[in-house]
Amino acid sequence: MRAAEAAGRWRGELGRGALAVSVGLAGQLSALGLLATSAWLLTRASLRPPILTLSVAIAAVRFFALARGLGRYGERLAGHDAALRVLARLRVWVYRHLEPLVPGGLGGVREGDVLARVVGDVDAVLDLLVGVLVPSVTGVVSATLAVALAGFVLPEAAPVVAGGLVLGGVLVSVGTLVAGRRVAGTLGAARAEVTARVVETLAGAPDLLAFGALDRVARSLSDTEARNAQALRGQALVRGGGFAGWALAAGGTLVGVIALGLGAVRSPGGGAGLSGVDFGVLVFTTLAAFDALAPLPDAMARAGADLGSAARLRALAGLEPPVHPPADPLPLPKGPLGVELDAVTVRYPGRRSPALQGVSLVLPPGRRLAVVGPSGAGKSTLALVLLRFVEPEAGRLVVGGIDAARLDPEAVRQQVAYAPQDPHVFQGSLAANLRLARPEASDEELVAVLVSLGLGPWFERLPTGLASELGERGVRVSGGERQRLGIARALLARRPLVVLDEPTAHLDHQTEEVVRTTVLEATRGASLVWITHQLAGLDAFDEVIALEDGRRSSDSQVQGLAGTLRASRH
Ligand SMILES: Nc1ncnc2c1ncn2[C@@H]1O[C@H](COP(=O)(O)OP(=O)(O)OP(=O)(O)O)[C@@H](O)[C@H]1O
Repeated sequence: MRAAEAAGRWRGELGRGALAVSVGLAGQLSALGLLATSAWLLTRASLRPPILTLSVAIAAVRFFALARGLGRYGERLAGHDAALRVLARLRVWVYRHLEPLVPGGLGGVREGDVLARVVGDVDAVLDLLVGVLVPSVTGVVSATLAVALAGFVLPEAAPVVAGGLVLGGVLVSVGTLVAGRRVAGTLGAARAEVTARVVETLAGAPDLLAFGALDRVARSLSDTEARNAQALRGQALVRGGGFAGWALAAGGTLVGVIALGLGAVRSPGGGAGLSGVDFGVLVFTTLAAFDALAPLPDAMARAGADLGSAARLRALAGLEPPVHPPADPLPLPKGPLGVELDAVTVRYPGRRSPALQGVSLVLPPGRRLAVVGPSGAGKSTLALVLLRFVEPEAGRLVVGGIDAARLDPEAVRQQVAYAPQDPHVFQGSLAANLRLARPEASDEELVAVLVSLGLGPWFERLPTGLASELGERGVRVSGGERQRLGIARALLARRPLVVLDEPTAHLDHQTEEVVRTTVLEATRGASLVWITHQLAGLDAFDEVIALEDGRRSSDSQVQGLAGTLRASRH
């Protein structure tokens, strides 16, 4: 049933793949026909017969030459068309598997490694289709036909050609596949390591430069690169070995066939005698058979690496997302949403102590809550629980009176406007960056929210206002500006629960006050969770809770903790 469903979903691609194989086969058979008819034509022409007796063969040579070219071109066209469609779907498939992992840190896979998988491994799977599967099918079919043709010309030659093909085509291919698989593991790991290190080095270049550590990192990068080069040499050896095996088998078989053929030609008269023309056809047919299988050893050496890539992609898809949607989610109730944490404990994978331990809190609709606590106390983890980015190990999150485990996590997220500690500025215009939160927001609304967050003077200085490009190739944005762009998105989203993680960490006192007042005003009617280290202005909130070592401090301790935080600030 599942196979039938999959076949239905991939019908277009399967059809194109079948077309590629058929056209490729037509090309290969034309190549075989071309060699056989050329051989016949050459040997026959050497006997100087009347030209008219050659005209059909001349036309056939022209036809096969044209058909071979067209067949090969068609195979590439249809094969790549099918493969590029598969590629696009495969990248989306990989991305869909990555998406739920992101908040939990990609399941421990490094960013550069993920990049290598999304780009390199997906391309390798494409090679498996275009460079391995199609030539293997067309090669095996046309080589079999070549054997049949050789057997038709001289029956004793058929087992020799078949044996040579099995040796040079099949056994050598199996050998290169096995050896290729072995080096593929090292190669894939080395390549992923190089990409991961380059990504990390580029991201951390300012720190590395500042501490004069760039040389050391560059040296270790070149060690990694050396391991990569060694693995590449291993792969080249396998490919070269495969080609040598094929060439030896082809040469040996050709010598055997020539010897057999010469013996048959020399035999005196009778039905068993081979004419010179047949002998030529036999030799060229043998060449054609090996020509058809020529791409196989190299393709199989690559297949080893390609299968490794496919396995890495499967492993990525097999990573468990931190939060699973329920099989039959309940709908979220309409109207204002209350949120509750009931003795929630969260432990990150590989961590012994929990990041949150038995934390309870009640957030009725419209409540303004400030969460304070020292670094590492679990404040950001609390925000991730509210966003359904992490699953509590014990306890539960209740949204609108329903256990969140019974709700679609995406539906819960739709209710939350979130500004992380370090919001990302995407490559694109300022307007596009803000409209991520609400695509239909008008230009006036975008400008108003920027001004309300104290970004008016910054906006005035931009070269082309809302159309100004931000990100790597555009206007550079400072830490405080980026943070306020994140808050602007959260305000524009107009959702019933607003969660802001350290919204004023990069801001001076005066701007901090402007931002706090704006947020409190703009989110009136919504519930607000304001996570902070800073204690100024907390009296504007309905409730202040403190976290320490993942636990919620008792209300009497909150005052004490406030004193500690205040002292640590001065
Ligand atoms: N993805 C993660 N994997 C493993 N441990 C994590 C992860 N994220 C956070 N932690 C750990 O969980 C604990 C709580 O982290 P959290 O980010 O929630 O603290 P915080 O109070 O927000 O700190 P800060 O004020 O410095 O941002 C810390 O010990 C942290 O190292």
